[in-house]
Amino acid sequence: MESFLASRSVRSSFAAAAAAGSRGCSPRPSRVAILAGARARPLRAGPKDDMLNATELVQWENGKSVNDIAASQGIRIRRHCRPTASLKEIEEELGAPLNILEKIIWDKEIEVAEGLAKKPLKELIEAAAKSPPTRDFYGALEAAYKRNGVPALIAEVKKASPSRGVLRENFNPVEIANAYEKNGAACLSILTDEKYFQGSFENLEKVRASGVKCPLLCKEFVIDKWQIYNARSKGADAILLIAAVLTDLDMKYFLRICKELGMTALIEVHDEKEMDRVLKINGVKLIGINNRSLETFVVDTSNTKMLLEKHGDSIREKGILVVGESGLFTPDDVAYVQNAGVSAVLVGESLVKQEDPGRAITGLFGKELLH
Ligand SMILES: O=P(O)(O)OC[C@@H](O)[C@@H](O)c1c[nH]c2ccccc12
Repeated sequence: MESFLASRSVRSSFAAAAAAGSRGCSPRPSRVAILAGARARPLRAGPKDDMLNATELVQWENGKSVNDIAASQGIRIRRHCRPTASLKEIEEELGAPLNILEKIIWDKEIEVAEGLAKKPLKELIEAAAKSPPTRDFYGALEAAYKRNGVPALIAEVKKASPSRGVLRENFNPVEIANAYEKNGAACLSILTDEKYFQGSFENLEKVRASGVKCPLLCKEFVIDKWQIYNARSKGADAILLIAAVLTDLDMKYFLRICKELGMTALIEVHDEKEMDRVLKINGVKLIGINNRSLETFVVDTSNTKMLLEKHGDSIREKGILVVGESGLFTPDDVAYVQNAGVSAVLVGESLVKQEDPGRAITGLFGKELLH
């Protein structure tokens, strides 16, 4: 990994992120916020000026807080950037979280800071370098679509969700993953968020170690590069990046890290504004259209159709593969999103809720999928 750290592209991506004021929260963003007169103000005295880091200095110079930068791109989810403050203190500043996604992200900021304190980035970079090479997530989807003539399946190992509660009481991630693979899933998605989805990185590791050959997507709420290295070190081949949460610069930066690690990024969009932003970013190969709003939980499969009617041409021109996500239960649902233009589907609930999640695949597609 030394060569990775030393490589010019990585060093320059770190520099680029700092220079452009990336939203990766600095340790003391509240200091910047007060300087910029922004929404988030400090709870306690900040460091001396000469201790400000590069990101903070640029933000100070630009007069913008991390939330101002995000809002200027149409992002509604705010960061509190204060991992050591109590929820009460955070809410005194920002009010209650506006929706469930914002709540998840506020918790994630604290979780990532705690993770970083336990396992420094350098350690994870080294661990990621030592893990077995990645499997080709994009290639597996492309090949399965060609082979079967129906959208390739990313089958999700999902115990629970904030909108649906517990989906499966007797939850054995390795058994489910094996059943999915045996029944023709092209790739697997492993939820790792513990608090809201009852997932874990342990599940990801266990599935990877179980002999499953499918490429694995780490289904996380990524807000920091630390999480990407963590995912890779635990065997992930792909990672989810959610456009509703990440600024353009964050997405570009994280895409670059994925490329260096040989990982595929699945970039998730839900509305037109997000689709517009993502289509302007170079190097995007895989876009997921989520039929479920992570802010309201409303599921509407016509969302996929509407977005592809408007943007299908430019997506095809760029050779981007589209994944239809969430709320798919029947062969008609799959045919509907296929006709809209997706080449893959991401399915959790309708498979995991059934007694035999492997056999449920045949029910979902109306036919057997071949490997
Ligand atoms: O269980 P469903 O409705 O088949 O959905 C699966 C998947 O699309 C959903 O879990 C999902 C899509 N995007 C996400 C982002 C975070 C957490 C979960 C998700």
